[in-house]
Amino acid sequence: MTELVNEIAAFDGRIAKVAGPVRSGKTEALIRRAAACVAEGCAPEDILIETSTAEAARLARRRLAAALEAAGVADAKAASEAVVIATAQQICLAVLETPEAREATGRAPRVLTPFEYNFFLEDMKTLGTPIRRLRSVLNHFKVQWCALAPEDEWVTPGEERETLDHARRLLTTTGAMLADEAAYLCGTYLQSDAGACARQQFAHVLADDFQNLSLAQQTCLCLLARDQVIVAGNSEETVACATDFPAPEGFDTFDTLRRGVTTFTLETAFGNPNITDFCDSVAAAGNENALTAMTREGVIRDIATVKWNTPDDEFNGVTRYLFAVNAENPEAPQSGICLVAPTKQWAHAFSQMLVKRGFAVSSLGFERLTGDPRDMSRARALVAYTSLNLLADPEDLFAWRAWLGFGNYLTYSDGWNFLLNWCDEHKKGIFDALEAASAARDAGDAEPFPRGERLAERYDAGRELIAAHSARRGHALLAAVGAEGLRDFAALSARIVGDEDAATLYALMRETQFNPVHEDDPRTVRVSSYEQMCGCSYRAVYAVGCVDGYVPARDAFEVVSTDADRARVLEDSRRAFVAGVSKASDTLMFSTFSKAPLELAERTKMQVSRVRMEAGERIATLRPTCFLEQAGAAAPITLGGQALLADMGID
Ligand SMILES: Nc1ncnc2c1ncn2[C@@H]1O[C@H](COP(=O)(O)OP(=O)(O)OP(=O)(O)O)[C@@H](O)[C@H]1O
Repeated sequence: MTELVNEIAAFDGRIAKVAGPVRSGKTEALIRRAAACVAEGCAPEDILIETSTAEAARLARRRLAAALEAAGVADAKAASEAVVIATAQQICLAVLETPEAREATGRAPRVLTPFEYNFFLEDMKTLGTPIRRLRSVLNHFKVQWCALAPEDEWVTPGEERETLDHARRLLTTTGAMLADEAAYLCGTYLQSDAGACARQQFAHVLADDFQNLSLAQQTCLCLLARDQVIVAGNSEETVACATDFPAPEGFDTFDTLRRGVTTFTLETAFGNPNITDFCDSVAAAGNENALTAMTREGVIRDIATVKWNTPDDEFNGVTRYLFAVNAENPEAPQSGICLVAPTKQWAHAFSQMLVKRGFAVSSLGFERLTGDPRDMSRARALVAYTSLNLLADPEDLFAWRAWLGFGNYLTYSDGWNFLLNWCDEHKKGIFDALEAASAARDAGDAEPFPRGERLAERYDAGRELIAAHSARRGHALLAAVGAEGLRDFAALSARIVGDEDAATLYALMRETQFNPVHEDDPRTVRVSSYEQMCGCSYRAVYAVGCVDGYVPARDAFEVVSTDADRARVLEDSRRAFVAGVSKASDTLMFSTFSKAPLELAERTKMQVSRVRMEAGERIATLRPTCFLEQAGAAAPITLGGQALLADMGID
């Protein structure tokens, strides 16, 4: 085994694929290859390591520093910092950011956050297409972009063409970009004559978890390599953490579609053999061809499923248990413990309970700002974010687009459309239109375009906001934009020293939306989504809320959808589950509960197997995650929650 890793580390051919089951050292092999390149004299900045998430990049950099040291590289820390380690999306955006690419694409790589996307969607509705149809056409575009399919080959004249043109107009006029466009634009640019100078930027491109990338992202990475590309992955570990449209087939066929690919298959899984056996068995239950380990190396320990009565019992019980475990071994870093949660609600409930028990918590995967921009009382975090955006960059046209729309049931998409038409007619820019509307409002004149007065009112309020608060900093600034006390801003508020200006605070907030990472503090227990487990490794993983409907998602059971849809959801959930829980090297515990109030179960999409009355309340009966029993002989042992607590001396 070690021999094979050494072989990969020394591989000097042009193109290789590293396959292997969970925990077989795929990442390790890439890290060792990067270290060997530096040791052989390659400039660290000439090496690109691609990871699926920003957190995986952070951890890879740490592992690389250790590997460089082991390889005898003089200033290992500095070298590890100089190697480019980033997500595919970050890499594509960096390419698109260059003046040459901006010129060639005519686009600015300012990606919309998910909540900003809602404004875009409202503006798309002005076309009059029924919303379901519009969503389906936009989804079609995203699929094609992610497949890097040339637009002229797939856009049909009529509705599709019109929709695409309108989308482009909305985005280009505001200097904005959709997340799924980035790899498409980057790939198209890199393949064009104009992009020749941007191709082959790196001597070595080492792409980890290649199965998680879209075809467009996969292609971009290959185009960036000069001397060598090595991709590592396993399609049974596919998670939608780098794109909404991962293309595991791009990994599976990597060696058959190209000539001269050297394939390495790792066969030893590291860590508690019961854990890797469980993961391999669940993967094999979904796909008989799944890669499984030939040998397993590590200390054997039982893995268990703990059953509680209700969600409250689970929140209480698991956290009390963790408290007792921690008390037994207070020296062990708490960052080695991770609770993987199926939903934001579960993550919050556990985070709160852990804090109550005296733990510090770092949560990852649930930071996406949500709310309803049309309803001010439900848009406070969104307004605060956009206010910071405007203060940081008063020229950001998409921030203005959002700002103007808050609190209106159509987010003033009608007014925005009139404004854009006015710009076209007068050959003027958006600020000219807003200034004209504002001047007319001041003078009591007729609006230059319908809804102009409403937009001018919002525009003036935005100008006032900028004038009033642009000199503020730190907490005073957060208070001024209404962010102080909001849960979505709590982590930022706790982190800042207090003298940060708007640009700094906005950049931090934006980074949390696009490239979130865990706190670099060994004393914080981790709470994570399944997606954010990618690239991580923990001593102990507690998979909480393990009921059908959460894991796998309820759509896997939905009777109204087709068999194929159900199967697709089931298999997507299986891969995310396998990839997530496999990150435990030592201890793995599943936590489940047998009943919940029907209202909670329905609202949060648990799969209800029966409903019965208990003390006048309707109670849903629930089942543990179906994946547990699918593991067959490798399934965990089952314990009652009370028995678990009693074992630890907790009554
Ligand atoms: N040759 C080795 N000897 C001992 N331990 C190893 C070796 N290679 C990897 N490991 C350990 O095994 C674990 C898994 O390694 P790594 O993350 O590189 O595997 P992976 O195949 O990329 O995992 P994943 O399936 O999570 O993507 C890590 O804890 C790592 O330190």
